[in-house]
Order: sequence, then structure tokens, then C-alpha cells
Amino acid sequence: MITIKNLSKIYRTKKQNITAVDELNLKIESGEIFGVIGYSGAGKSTFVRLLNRLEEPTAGEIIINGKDIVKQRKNELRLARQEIGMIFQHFNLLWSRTVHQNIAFPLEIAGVPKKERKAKVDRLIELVGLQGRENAYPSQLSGGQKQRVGIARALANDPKVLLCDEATSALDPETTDSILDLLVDINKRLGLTIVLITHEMNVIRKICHRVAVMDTGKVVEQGDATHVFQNPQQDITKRFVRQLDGSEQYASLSAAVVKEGTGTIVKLSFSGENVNQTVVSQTAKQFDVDINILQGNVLQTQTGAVGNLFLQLVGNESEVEKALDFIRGANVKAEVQELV
Ligand SMILES: Nc1ncnc2c1ncn2[C@@H]1O[C@H](COP(=O)(O)OP(=O)(O)OP(=O)(O)O)[C@@H](O)[C@H]1O
Repeated sequence: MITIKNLSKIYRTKKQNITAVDELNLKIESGEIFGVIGYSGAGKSTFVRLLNRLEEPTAGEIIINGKDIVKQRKNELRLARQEIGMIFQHFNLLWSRTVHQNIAFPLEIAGVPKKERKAKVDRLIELVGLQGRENAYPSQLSGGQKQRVGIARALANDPKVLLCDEATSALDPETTDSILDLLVDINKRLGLTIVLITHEMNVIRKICHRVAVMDTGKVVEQGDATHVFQNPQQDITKRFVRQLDGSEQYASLSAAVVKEGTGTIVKLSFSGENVNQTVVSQTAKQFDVDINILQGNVLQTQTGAVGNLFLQLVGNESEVEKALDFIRGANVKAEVQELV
């Protein structure tokens, strides 16, 4: 649905040229939630703003539904933009307008008659769960409610794509979850393609089907979200994954185990269909080994479950080996860890 070819953006300032997006190539499929993650300065905001030409590219193509929007002139571009909604970190609402008036604004610009406008806004208010708040002003709303207004406004012209620029970064974790749930709901109900940028792996984990990792203007890794979590290739991706799987705490954890002395430390990796956590209790029952669960978490993603469990197996060598064979036979990856 969206094909990006050799897309570049160079900011030319008096002092220097900054390459914010560097010959980027990407394909985003219709109906998917596609996440772009990267640290500050990676070029994510520039990239997402290029997708609706809020920024002008220096080079490259952005083909949306068969049309290269880079080549489009004013009128054509205005129509193309109606197919692309956008939400922002700081909501960008009109403070002197009510919730209803904010959502109606893009419909006014598109010349939709008043009666039709009202019916449409009412439907959108229901879709985003803001019934009863129609006449409130943005200053009277919580952060989550403001973002709901932003989402409703972005959906007013029935776009095919929703761009989300750090849409939950200003929200607390609970509100973040409710907005992410809303995005998933909209994606399913309306078949809307969502492109979101974030610096939080948890956001990717919770709602994205596929992910691209950006670093210094380039996509350095991309793929199915669960697959990238399980098999991160680049150092930067590994760092993001560590935000999730707790392996950052592993060093201190293994040091504590060394103090205790004995045992084999094993990392079990669960992903997708093979999530069979009962394998641990079955192992304990069948083999003469003591099992300590040292640490772990298995998280739900849009395409399955993903996570790790660190175990300490204490017993004689052959029993431990048999236990490991049993675990691996249950289709769970089990890696013996070197203590650090
Ligand atoms: N208007 C601009 N003029 C000059 N340089 C810019 C401009 N906008 C962004 N940049 C530079 O381009 C690079 C990429 O910035 P961008 O905001 O796209 O990154 P980001 O990954 O979104 O980071 P952040 O989350 O901090 O915004 C940075 O070095 C930034 O300083």
C-alpha cells in the first residue's frame, strides 16, 4: 500500500547539512499496524512528516495506493492528504473550539454540509468513546481524552492511513494502554493502516504487526514484530528488546546465583504458538532436579506471545541434561547461560 523508495531528507542550515532521512526503503501493507522505533534524532519524526509531505523530501518516492505523492501538485496533494490522517504527541487541538468543533474542523475545510457534518462528528465521538464531552474545551480534558479528540479529528475525512507521531509519549502508562487499545480497535473495525513512530518498545510490542528500527536516518532492521523480538540482529535492536525482556537485569541476577554456588542457568525463550509454560512444572515432576525460577516474563504481542524465563536447574549432570532435552522436545528454546 505504501512503498517508499530511496527517500532522503537533508536539512540545509547555514552551518551544516543534516541528513535526517537517508535513502530509506520500506513497504507498508494495507491494514497493518507498522511501527518505526528509534532513539532521539534517528529521523523518525522527519520520516513520518514526509509521508504526508508536511516536509518536502530531498529525493525519493512515496507511493501511496499507486500514486507517487512526491510528484503531486497542490490540488492533487490536498486530496491525497485527506486519505492520510495524523495524530501528534501534544495533540495539536484548537483551544478555542469545543470537542465537537475540533472534530468538525476538517469536515468544514472539506466543505461537508452542516447536517452531514454533525452526524459524522456524533459517530466519531462515539467511536472514540467521548460521549458526553462534546461541548467541553480541550483545557477541560485529560491527556487521554485530548488524544481521543485528536484521533476522531484525524479520522473525520475517512483516511486510509493514520500516522501517529509519538502519540502516547505524553501520556501515563494506563492512559497509553487505553489509547493503544483504541488504535487496535480502529485498525480492526475500519481496516485502517496505521504507521506509528515511537521510542518505546512496549508500544511496538503491544500493537504493531511489523516493525522497522531506525538509526541515523536509515532502517537498520525490519520484520514481523514477534520475530524481531526473538531474533534481534543489530546492537540497537538488541538494546530496545532488552527494555522488554528483563535480560538487562540478568548480569546482577547471575552474580547472585554465583554466590549461591550451584546449578545450571538456562534461558527459555517462548514465542508465538510454542508458548507452553507448563513445561516447567512437567520438568520438575519428571526429573530429579530442583528448579528455581530466577526471573522472567512472557508478554502478549499482536502476533503471538514472546518472552524469556531464566531457570536455575540443580541436580546431577545427566538429570539436568535429560531435563533440558525434555524442555527442547516441547519445542521451547533452552540455552544454557554462561555466568558473568
Ligand atoms: N527543521 C529542521 N532543521 C534542521 N535540522 C532538523 C530539523 N528537523 C530535524 N532536524 C534534525 O534531523 C535529525 C532527525 O530529527 P528527527 O526529529 O526526525 O528525529 P527523531 O528520531 O524524530 O527524534 P526526536 O524523537 O528527538 O524528535 C536530527 O539531527 C535533527 O536535529
